[in-house]
Amino acid sequence: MGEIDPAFIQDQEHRAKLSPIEAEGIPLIDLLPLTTSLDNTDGLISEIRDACQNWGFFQVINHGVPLEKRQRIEYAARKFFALPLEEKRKVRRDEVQVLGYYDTEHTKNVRDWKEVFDLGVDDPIRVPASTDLDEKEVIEWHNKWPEYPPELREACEEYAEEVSKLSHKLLELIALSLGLPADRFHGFFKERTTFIRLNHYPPCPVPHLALGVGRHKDSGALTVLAQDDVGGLEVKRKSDGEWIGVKPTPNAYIINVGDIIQVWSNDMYESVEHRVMVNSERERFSIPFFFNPASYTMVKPLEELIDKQNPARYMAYSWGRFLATRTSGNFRKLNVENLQIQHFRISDSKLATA
Ligand SMILES: O=C(O)CCC(=O)C(=O)O
Ligand SMILES: [Fe+2]
Repeated sequence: MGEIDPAFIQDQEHRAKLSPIEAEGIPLIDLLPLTTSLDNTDGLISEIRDACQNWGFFQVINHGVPLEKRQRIEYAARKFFALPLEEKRKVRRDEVQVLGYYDTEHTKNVRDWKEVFDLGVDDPIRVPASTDLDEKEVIEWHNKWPEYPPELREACEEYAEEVSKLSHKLLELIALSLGLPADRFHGFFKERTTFIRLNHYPPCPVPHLALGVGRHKDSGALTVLAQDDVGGLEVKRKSDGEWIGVKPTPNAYIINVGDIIQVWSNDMYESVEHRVMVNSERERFSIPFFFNPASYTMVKPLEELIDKQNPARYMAYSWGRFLATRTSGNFRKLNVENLQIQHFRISDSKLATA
């Protein structure tokens, strides 16, 4: 590649350090107690609580997702991304049907060094037709499956089923860790807007200038990420704001709390910024599973977690409208910040006078 498109260049302050900080990584949590007996989970629940409070991120092992299902989707993803661009573009997303292939995502208005394929776990995904609050019309986002590799669809569907089970278990542990009944969140996920993203980060000639994904927080409830052995994911450490690399652990999943859990927990658990470094030698693949509630969910702090001393810090917002706005915002390269939960935050001064 000759000239680099300036759209990829990060501002100085947001560029990656090519020799990142070596530090104690995010917590590694063994889910084995879940498979033996549910009575024996107190230690596990407190590990989850500590990880959510101190990092917003953790890794899990003994998670129950069969390795062969993970390998199958990873292998199919590699085959898909190895296709010529014109083949991949046959399942390209557009402004109305937003699932499928694209290679022009921007995070905070800087282009990401990656290509992706998005698919809904429930097909179709239903979202409000517009961001207008009075609008009742709903549109459907349908999956777009490529002709090749033919096994991609089944590999994704089987994988989705397994990771859904894991996500439910994690959500139960998170509920328990907040002092709530294990099934407290179930009702929000009767219909889902959950989607899987296949990520491919090609080698990049300017890893000191560009990022695979710019700094961001995940806007859904929970993310369950499979990364390969290349590494590159960095998490902003809460204690000092340093970017810490997440070392690949074979067959582990990286879990992070998204904005919705931040709001439900009324800031007890925060959604933490992360980004992806690229490198000039090796391509990298990753598969985030974005576990999201029904589009009609009104997201607001849970009643049980607020009281006079600890009032709600957010106004309720419609998840479907939030998702639709974020998704369409990606097409218009607006010179404004994307929609954030920050926009629904009740200011400290208002809280003080309430
Ligand atoms: O590829 C990764 O490791 C993480 C990707 C990510 O943060 C995202 O797609 O939201
Ligand atoms: Fe992310």
